[in-house]
Parts: sequence; C-alpha cells; structure tokens
Amino acid sequence: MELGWLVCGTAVLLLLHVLMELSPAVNFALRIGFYCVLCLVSSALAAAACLLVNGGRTVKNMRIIKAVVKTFKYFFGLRFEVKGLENFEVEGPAIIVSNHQSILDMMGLMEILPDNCVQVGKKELMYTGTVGLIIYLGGVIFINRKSTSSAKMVMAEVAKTMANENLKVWVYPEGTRNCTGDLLPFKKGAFHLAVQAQVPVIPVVYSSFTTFYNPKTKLFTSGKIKVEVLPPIETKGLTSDDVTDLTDRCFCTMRETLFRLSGRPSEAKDSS
Ligand SMILES: CCCCCCCCCCCCCCCC(=O)SCCNC(=O)CCNC(=O)[C@H](O)C(C)(C)COP(=O)(O)OP(=O)(O)OC[C@H]1O[C@@H](n2cnc3c(N)ncnc32)[C@H](O)[C@@H]1OP(=O)(O)O
Ligand SMILES: CCCCCCCC/C=C\CCCCCCCC(=O)OC[C@@H](O)COP(=O)(O)O
Repeated sequence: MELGWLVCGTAVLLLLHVLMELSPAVNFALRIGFYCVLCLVSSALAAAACLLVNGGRTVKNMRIIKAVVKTFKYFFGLRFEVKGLENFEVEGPAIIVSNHQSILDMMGLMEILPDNCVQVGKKELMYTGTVGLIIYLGGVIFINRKSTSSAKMVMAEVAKTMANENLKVWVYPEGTRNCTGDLLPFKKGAFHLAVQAQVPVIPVVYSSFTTFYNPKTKLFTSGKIKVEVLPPIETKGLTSDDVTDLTDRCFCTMRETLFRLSGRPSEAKDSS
C-alpha cells in the first residue's frame, strides 16, 4: 500500500518535471501557482503567530512577516545583492519609494525592510484570503486608487501619524506593477506625503527582472536581483508647489539607477 503511494508520488513528480522542462508555460504556471500557495499557507501560519505574539494589527508584526518571507527566495533560486542599507538610518520617519515589477516584489521588499515600516497598498489586497489578513495585521495602509480624494484623505492622516509613531512608509509610486524594464511615470501621492510630513524620501531601486521573469513570454527561472538604497532626499522647507519637481528628481535618479543596475547604461544617458 505504502509502496504504491510512493510509486504514484514519484511518477507525478517525474511527470511534472518533464512537463516543466518541455513547456515554459507549464513551468511558469507551476512556479507562480507554488508561489501563491506558499504565500497563502505561510500567511495563515504567520497570522496565527502575529496574533499570539502581538495580539492584533500592528507594525511590529512586520518582523514576523519579514522573517517568513525572507526564506521564500530559496524555493525559487533568487539571490539579492544589496547596497546602501546605511541610507535607511535616518533619524525619525521617512517615505521609501521603490519600483514595482511583480507580485514577486514582496521577497525583495522583505529582504531589506527596515523596522517600523508599513506599505501603502491597494484596498483590493484585503480580499486575498489569508494574504489579505496578514497584510492587514502588518499594518499596511489601504487606499482606493479609483478615488483620488479618498486616497488623499488617507495619505493626509498618515502624514499626521507618521511623526507620532515614528513610522516609515513604503510607497510604490508607479501605482501598479510594471515588468518592462523601465519605470512608469510616477504618481504624486508619496511626494505630497513626504512634503506634508516634512520627512526625507529614500529611493530604493531593484534591477530589472526581465532576464529571469517575464509573464508575457512565460519566463520564470532562477536569477540575481541587484538592490540599491539611494541617499535620502530632504524635503525640509519644501511646500506643495515643490512636489512636481521633487517627483521628477526622484524619477530621474531612480530611472538612471534602474538602467545602471540592469546593465543598460546607454539608455540612462538617453533619458537625461
Ligand atoms: C507571510 C507571507 C506573506 C505574504 C505576502 C505579504 C506581503 C506583505 C507586504 C504587503 C505589501 C503591499 C504592497 C502593495 C503594493 C500596491 O498595492 S501598489 C498600488 C497601490 N499604491 C499606490 O497606488 C501608491 C501610489 N499612488 C499614489 O500615490 C497616487 O498619487 C494616489 C494617492 C493613489 C492618487 O492617485 P491618482 O489620482 O491616480 O494620482 P496622481 O496623478 O498622483 O494625483 C492626481 C492629482 O492629485 C494630487 N495629489 C495626489 N496625492 C495627493 C496628496 N496626498 N495630497 C494632495 N494632492 C495630491 C496630485 O498632485 C495630482 O494633481 P496635479 O499635480 O496633477 O495637479
Ligand atoms: C478567498 C479569496 C482567495 C483569493 C486568493 C488570492 C491568491 C493570492 C495569493 C497569493 C498572492 C501573493 C501576493 C503577495 C502580495 C502581492 C502584493 C502585490 O504585488 O499587489 C499588486 C499591487 O501592488 C498592484 O496591483 P496591480 O498591478 O495594479 O494589479
């Protein structure tokens, strides 16, 4: 009986292995499917740990989430090469902005997440089962992207609480995932928030995933991701009139860094 199960299990694994070798689409679907299952199951376990240790929704839960997510990279053969972590060591709150390529970004986020840092996320993430629960417990700030006025109201509240709670806030200024190897134009919410709270903006850039991950061509292999935390950009004394300039400055610096990290130096020159 037990031998039967063993033979069946081995046969299924072999079949999956052959299918993955033969078809990139099957390989992609299985790896992404595994990632989703891993997120859902780990979220359920981490949620229980968060509730037991910290009792409810608090940024302290991010330490638990980070410890769990940092193990995911080994399942997918991903390596992170991080530079500039010392740039997170600003006194008090800050806004962190980074490029957003894929749902896989959570691994890169948790690889370097500083203490006391929450992310801004779309409200739809609340309805992703246990993943929604763990994101809620971690203190993620939910915004409605379809309503600028309500998103602005939430962000204005955050500007007030950041100082009291010594929070760092992580925003993806592209506002959506973008895996083209370039940046989308930046939304301005993060920069309004930084100016309202008079706190620095710390840009973080992840190199392009396109060499190992591309949903269009169903590519998903192992790979290396270079990460650079750039020096903080001060906002003391800036007003809402300076937000567009601040956004543009940050965009140019991050785009240049993205091309450099991804081995596309000539395009960095074109963009200037
Ligand atoms: C254990 C296992 C775990 C498994 C797993 C765990 C994972 C645990 C980590 C989870 C992590 C989640 C990560 C989620 C990641 C996303 O969900 S990304 C998507 C959601 N995030 C965002 O969208 C953030 C970026 N978006 C913004 O900041 C946008 O500006 C806003 C606030 C949404 C507004 O959107 P919009 O209206 O489309 O944007 P925009 O063109 O910038 O603004 C329109 C006008 O309003 C003005 N404006 C904008 N914001 C403001 C403001 N705050 N004040 C005054 N004026 C403003 C602008 O200046 C502009 O006016 P003009 O200058 O053109 O005159
Ligand atoms: C009972 C409901 C069950 C629902 C099951 C949903 C399964 C989802 C399971 C695992 C997914 C892991 C996701 C990790 C967190 C990803 C956060 C993220 O990257 O969100 C995307 C968002 O930034 C931008 O969204 P769009 O590019 O605008 O779209």
